[in-house]
Amino acid sequence: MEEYWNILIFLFISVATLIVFSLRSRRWKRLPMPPGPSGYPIIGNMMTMNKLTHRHLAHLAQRYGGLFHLRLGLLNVFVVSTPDIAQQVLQVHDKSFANRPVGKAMRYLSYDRANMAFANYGPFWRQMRKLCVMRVFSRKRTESWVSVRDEVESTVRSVAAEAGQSVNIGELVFSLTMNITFRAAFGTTFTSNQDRFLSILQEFSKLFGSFNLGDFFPFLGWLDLQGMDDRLRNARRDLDRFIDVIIDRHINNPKIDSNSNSKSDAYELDMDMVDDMIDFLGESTDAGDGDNNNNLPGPLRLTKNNIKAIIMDVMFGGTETVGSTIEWALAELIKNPEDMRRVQEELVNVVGLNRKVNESDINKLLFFKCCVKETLRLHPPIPLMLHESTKDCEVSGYFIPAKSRVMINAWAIGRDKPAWGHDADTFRPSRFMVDEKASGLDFRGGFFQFIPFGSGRRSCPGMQLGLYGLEMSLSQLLHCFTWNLPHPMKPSELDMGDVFGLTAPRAVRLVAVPTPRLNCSIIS
Ligand code: HEM
Repeated sequence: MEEYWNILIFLFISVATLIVFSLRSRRWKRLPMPPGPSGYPIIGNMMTMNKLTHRHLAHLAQRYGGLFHLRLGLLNVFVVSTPDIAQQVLQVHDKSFANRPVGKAMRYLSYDRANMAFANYGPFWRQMRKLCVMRVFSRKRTESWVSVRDEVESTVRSVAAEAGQSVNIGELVFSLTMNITFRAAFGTTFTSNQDRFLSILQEFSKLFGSFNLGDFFPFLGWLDLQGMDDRLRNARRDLDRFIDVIIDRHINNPKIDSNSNSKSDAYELDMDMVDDMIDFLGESTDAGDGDNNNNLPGPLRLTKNNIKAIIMDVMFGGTETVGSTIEWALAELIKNPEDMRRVQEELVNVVGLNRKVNESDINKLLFFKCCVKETLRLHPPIPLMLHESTKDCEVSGYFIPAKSRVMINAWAIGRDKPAWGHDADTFRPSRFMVDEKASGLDFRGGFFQFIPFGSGRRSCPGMQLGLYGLEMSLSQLLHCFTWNLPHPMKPSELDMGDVFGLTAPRAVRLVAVPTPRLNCSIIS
């Protein structure tokens, strides 16, 4: 009986696929599709799906070029691996590639795209982005920046307490960045519930990465062959239970100065991201932009679902990205003792050994800044940026149909030999000081060989906050301690492999032994 059903499903998929492709192919005759590895009938390249990491895609690009094509079921996937094609997609045709592809899990867990990261490009997304850039992630919102400074201080104290012993840097910095984002989002009152929230995030992360047949054969979307529906419902219910309480407490205890009935400076200091967003709570065009709710008549009004979904953007966008960069930077510097010596010497010259690093020191730490750039070039925390074409489009003489998935391989682009030279795979921070091609590059996305924060409309809105957390944490860890590998490991033996998921952290956590190096007390 089961066999009978399998055959029936297979026949159904085959016929539907052939119909869809024969209808589409009429339009495709005008321009060629980019080259790519050949696949099987109907399923295309789905058999190699578990291999589609940034590394394997970079390898395929060497054979098929800077723009190549894969087919996963009914889904067309285009992979961009060179700076010039990235410029075509993110600048020349940016509007045509400004959507995000969203599978079943992402759609459901984001309350039907009620967030910014998955919203389709349009008025709803524009207003959300404005709100986040101007207020929620803004430089003016003091609590986020205070939370960075406080949490870095407390991490330095805990490292000092373990001086001379092996410290798991991966775990240390993940909990540092988690604390920073958690506190910036919810304020100080809720910190005791962090473990519960962490397990909710972990389940979300697993569901985002899980395979769902309906994402590749949309007409099979109603089938729940993998039994995903229950897990999705439970995960979102857990998040609702957790954040609804926090939002309600914020609504019932607004941070208003009771004397003046308005927000005083002191109260502003204490404002967290939820406080910022509840100002916009109201009867609204419900939550998500879905696929069609994209014509907002008036100013932005948010629902609780929008607030929850944006908080998840912050948690996913701002925690592992910053944490993995700190860990990679320390690993690269430990592996390259000459660069470590130079960056620590600069810290001595600019800051001195009698105090810790201040915010105002950072811009004077020129070589340190090159180390940050070089780390983000070699290890972009989001190695594959996912976009979706909004309409049929031509790129470099090839046809890209509407609703195609476009992956921009920032990892491959950061190691592109024509752009970075023969030592593109080598950690050499000084290239950002001395090399003609690299010395003027910044993070803003105008140089397509260097796009760790993306470029154009969908580029990272949390860049300032992310860089602040990254630079403050890394500079303090480098200034306050010397770092050695546990005996008898040599720097040359350090494993530099990564794993692929939503981000690309180290495959093996970095473990190192700190020794305090300041003349003053670190504990103060
Ligand atoms: C080292 C730190 C970070 C890096 C390298 C980074 C990188 C990126 C990249 C590459 C993208 C996608 C760009 C594209 O698809 O074209 C992105 C999007 C995004 N990032 Fe970041 N990010 C960082 C920190 C943060 C922080 C701290 C936040 C929040 C406070 C954040 C929030 C977001 C959001 C919401 C989006 C989606 C924007 C949209 O779709 O319109 N990121 N980030």
